[in-house]
Amino acid sequence: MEFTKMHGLGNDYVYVNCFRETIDFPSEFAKRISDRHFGIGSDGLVLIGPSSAADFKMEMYNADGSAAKMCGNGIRCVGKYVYDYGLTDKTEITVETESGIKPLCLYVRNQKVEAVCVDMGAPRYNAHSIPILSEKDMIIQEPIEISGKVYRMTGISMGNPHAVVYVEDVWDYPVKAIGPVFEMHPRFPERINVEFCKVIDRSHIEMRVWERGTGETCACGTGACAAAVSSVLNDLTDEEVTVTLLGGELNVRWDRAVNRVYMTGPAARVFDGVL
Ligand SMILES: N[C@H](CCC[C@H](N)C(=O)O)C(=O)O
Repeated sequence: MEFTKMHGLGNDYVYVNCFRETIDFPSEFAKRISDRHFGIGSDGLVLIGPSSAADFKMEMYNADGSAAKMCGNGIRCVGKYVYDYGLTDKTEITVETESGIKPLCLYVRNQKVEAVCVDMGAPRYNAHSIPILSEKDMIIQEPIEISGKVYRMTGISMGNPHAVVYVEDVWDYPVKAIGPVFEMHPRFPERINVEFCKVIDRSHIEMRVWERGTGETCACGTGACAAAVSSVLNDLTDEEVTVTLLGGELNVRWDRAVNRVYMTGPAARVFDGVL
């Protein structure tokens, strides 16, 4: 079976062209190939296949085999794959996902896609995160008790669930200790992706992420979008921000006039392989 290893800012997945391959048990397969010692090594698995409603279809599975409804870094790499490997010559395509059809704009240089802008659609936020204005020196957010300490979070869905938490120092934060407790908290029956963010100014956020089903990753596209939407809702940033993650930078713009979030960033191919 042929596969391609790709990443978006270090958020790496194994990509399989399901126009040519068949994966009978994708959840088990995702767990096996994601193992960084006994498998290929990745944050999960992305299947690219035909769609009756869009140009292509994307399915995504976390490293623990759980299915995710959307993957921002992954869908940019899908755009790169289908163009670079000749499945399309269009630079405006649509990709069907479990959280709806996403339009992509492919930025090409020397016949290869270097970056992609994804229309991620409308953000959704739970009742606890009704749009609220920050009061002076105070952000009103939903309290949640984690390991005996009360945190405040803003819950945002980008087709997959995210909890956005603001911290003093992102790079020094105990993400691997706090992340899994958030992920498994009874408040989140489907588990949660959690972003630990620091707002630098009204157009710049720093962020690390603990991903549901995978753990800390170098980047999370849907997480960056959730952090941007949360920061606008909490009146901490303007509608367009640069999000700095471990693996690099994404541009996120929430166009509230049309209520759509646009994410732009790179997509990279590492190697082709055969299992
Ligand atoms: N890394 C992905 C998100 C995966 C989300 C997955 N962990 C889940 O929702 O279960 C991204 O770039 O958006």
